[in-house]
Amino acid sequence: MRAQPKASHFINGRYVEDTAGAAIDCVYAASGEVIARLHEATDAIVEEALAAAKAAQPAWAALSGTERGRVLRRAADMIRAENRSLSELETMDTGKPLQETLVADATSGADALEYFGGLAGSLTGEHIPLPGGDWAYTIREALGVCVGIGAWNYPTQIACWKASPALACGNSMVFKPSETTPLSALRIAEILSEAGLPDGVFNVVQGRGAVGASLITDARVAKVSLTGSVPTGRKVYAAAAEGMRHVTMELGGKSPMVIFADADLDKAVSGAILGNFYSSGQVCSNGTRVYVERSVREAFVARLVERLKAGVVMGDPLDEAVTFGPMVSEAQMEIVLGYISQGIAEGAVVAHGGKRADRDGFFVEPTVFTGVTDDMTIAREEIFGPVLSVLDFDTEEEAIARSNDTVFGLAAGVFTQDFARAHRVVKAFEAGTCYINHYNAAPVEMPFGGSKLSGVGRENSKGAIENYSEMKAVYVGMGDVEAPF
Ligand SMILES: NC(=O)c1ccc[n+]([C@@H]2O[C@H](COP(=O)([O-])OP(=O)(O)OC[C@H]3O[C@@H](n4cnc5c(N)ncnc54)[C@H](O)[C@@H]3O)[C@@H](O)[C@H]2O)c1
Ligand SMILES: CCCCC=O
Repeated sequence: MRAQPKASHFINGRYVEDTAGAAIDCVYAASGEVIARLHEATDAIVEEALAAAKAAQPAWAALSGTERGRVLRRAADMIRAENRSLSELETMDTGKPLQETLVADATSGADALEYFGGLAGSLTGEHIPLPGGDWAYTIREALGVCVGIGAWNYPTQIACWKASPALACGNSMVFKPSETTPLSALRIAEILSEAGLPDGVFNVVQGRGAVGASLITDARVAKVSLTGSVPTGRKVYAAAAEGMRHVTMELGGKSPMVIFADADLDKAVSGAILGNFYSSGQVCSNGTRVYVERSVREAFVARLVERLKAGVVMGDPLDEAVTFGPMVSEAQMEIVLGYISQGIAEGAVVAHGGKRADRDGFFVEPTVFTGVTDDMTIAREEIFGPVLSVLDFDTEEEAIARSNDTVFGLAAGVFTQDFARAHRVVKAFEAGTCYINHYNAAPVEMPFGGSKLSGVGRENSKGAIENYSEMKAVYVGMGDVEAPF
């Protein structure tokens, strides 16, 4: 199987190569086979990308929002028309089942381009009347050159969630995908170009952390948007602060899901499956600490295990019948297996799964732990794999306090048929993205992002516009200028 792109980078409307950069091998996670070899950006490539983005931005910002939006919406249509081949590429890049990528990756990217393309024409400032006939107005302005840095779990979606609001506001972007999944952002850049995006407005460079770091501190860069882990977020935020750059930080989590005894148990089990085993558990907002009211805990676990036994089909993720794929890489598989061993060593009980699957590729069985306590490592640290921990609780107050007892604050969910309780509980959650009787839906119309260590700023929704533009305020004096002397 080969998925070799035309070249490693896409700059100024064309593919660019520099084989002097260290090699990046792209591995098909279901087999371990190398399917493409790319090269890290050298200093010359980074310079070319930043120079292109800087040169292209003023003319792009000078177009009307409607003109910019038209390009984004055209790209959205092209992505939808090409959904199958983009989904296959995403599956090869990440190992996620085609059954998932067909509905959750390129389509989510297209939604973002369509949504922000639609908003672009309505981005305006405001008129502010003031005493004595004076007035003020505001002008919404682009920030300039934005840097986007992506994680490996949703490479197409992340590229589009960052590019769409940035470009709608008149910024340009240099995007660095994760070195683990370098392929799909290149095709997104190519599609944007074919849709009429001026050369240099969206550029893709490959590389590991050092390439990302070299982009952030360049004087031409006005904003950095990272999707990644908390440790990386700390470094990127600190580096951006040195130049007082704007940031969006979409980071990790250890989110709670609270299931009350009055919940529709089948819905709650579905929520727990979506929030733990979709994308083989490699989703930032996963609700991996599942607090179940003691009286329904056994019934919940029994139904969950039954559904896993009946529904998990492991195999080649390019086969549409497969529902559960491998970890993205051997390294991620080892991290997840390490956490499973630690859970067992600390006294948690494996109710399902608990080991590497007996097949080629980086597959870990979907794993359910019971007997988990809040102090165990598997209940405190982000695992980023298919490992669900069941914890008991007795009262609403206790469930809320234990849910919030974490440094993270990305997401949280509650399952109950008592809506007064549902709204009370989500109000008390210390998390940026909350769910009632659902989990992990991320429609573009809704803000997405985290509190506490899980992030800064929000992606998607009208709110993202605030994160990719700034207001210039203009005071207009209409009368005399009174001065003290
Ligand atoms: N909140 C969200 O929306 C969201 C979405 C997806 C993933 N994530 C998080 O991402 C993590 C998994 O992804 P990952 O393993 O790719 O994360 P990571 O932090 O290892 O890497 C993220 C990106 O940062 C780059 N990077 C690393 N060091 C850097 C540095 N010093 N300067 C600049 N860039 C640097 C990497 O090359 C990569 O492109 C998880 O913690 C997950 O929760 C968050
Ligand atoms: C539910 C959308 C998830 C994106 C982060 O991993």
